Amino acid sequence: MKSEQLKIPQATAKRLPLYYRFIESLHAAGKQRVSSTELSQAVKVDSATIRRDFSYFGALGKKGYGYNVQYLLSFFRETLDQDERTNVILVGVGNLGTALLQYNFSKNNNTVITHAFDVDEKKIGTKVGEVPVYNWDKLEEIGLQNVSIAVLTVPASQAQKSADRLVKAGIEGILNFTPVRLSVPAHIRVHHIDLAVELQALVYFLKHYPL
Ligand SMILES: NC(=O)c1ccc[n+]([C@@H]2O[C@H](COP(=O)([O-])OP(=O)(O)OC[C@H]3O[C@@H](n4cnc5c(N)ncnc54)[C@H](O)[C@@H]3O)[C@@H](O)[C@H]2O)c1
Repeated sequence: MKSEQLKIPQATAKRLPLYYRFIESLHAAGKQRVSSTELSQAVKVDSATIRRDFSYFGALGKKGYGYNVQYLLSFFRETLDQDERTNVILVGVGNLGTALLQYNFSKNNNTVITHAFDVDEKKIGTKVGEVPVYNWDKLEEIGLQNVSIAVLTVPASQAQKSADRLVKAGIEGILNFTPVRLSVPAHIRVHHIDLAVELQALVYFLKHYPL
């Protein structure tokens, strides 16, 4: 994502893929313009936030007209590097890893899982969907050309040492599905997806902030 270069707030950067997905569907449906209210209802972000987010990229919308869908689409595609393919690896082809490999990410964007790794002899050498499973012990031998992101779906007990090895191999970003809070050098970005925490948060919000 080029948002670092644009110096936009991280919260805005995180919403960009959400906007992009919706704008892409509008474009596919032949829609030519969209208002911030329509956008707001679709992506469930209030329209003032949308206008502020968009203002970081310059005046993209016109009062009473809304936003030009084609313009937004090319703008987001470029900002999110959608014209460039991003190669990703996945480590740990168990229940969760298999489900992620079977989900076709590239249908919606240009992110492709090219390699999967595991230690289980029964899985090494097989394919899940289109993705070949390699021997994790051979990571360095196989090498990671043009790969900067890893999805981590190993058991918790293996998480930290797997992350250490990924960092040594040159990975810059880890999408961590394990419950472990990873320690990594400052230049490595970790995004943590903890379903238990998300569920707990939802329970809390339902109780304390009823809609
Ligand atoms: N299954 C879920 O719904 C779920 C949901 C949220 C989070 N998680 C977390 O995701 C992780 C994986 O969960 P799961 O249910 O898929 O587990 P799993 O036991 O089914 O799969 C783990 C896989 O990792 C492999 N593995 C073990 N050590 C490895 C290593 N050092 N290097 C590479 N591969 C290795 C195993 O052979 C296995 O294939 C866990 O940390 C779990 O807490 C799972």
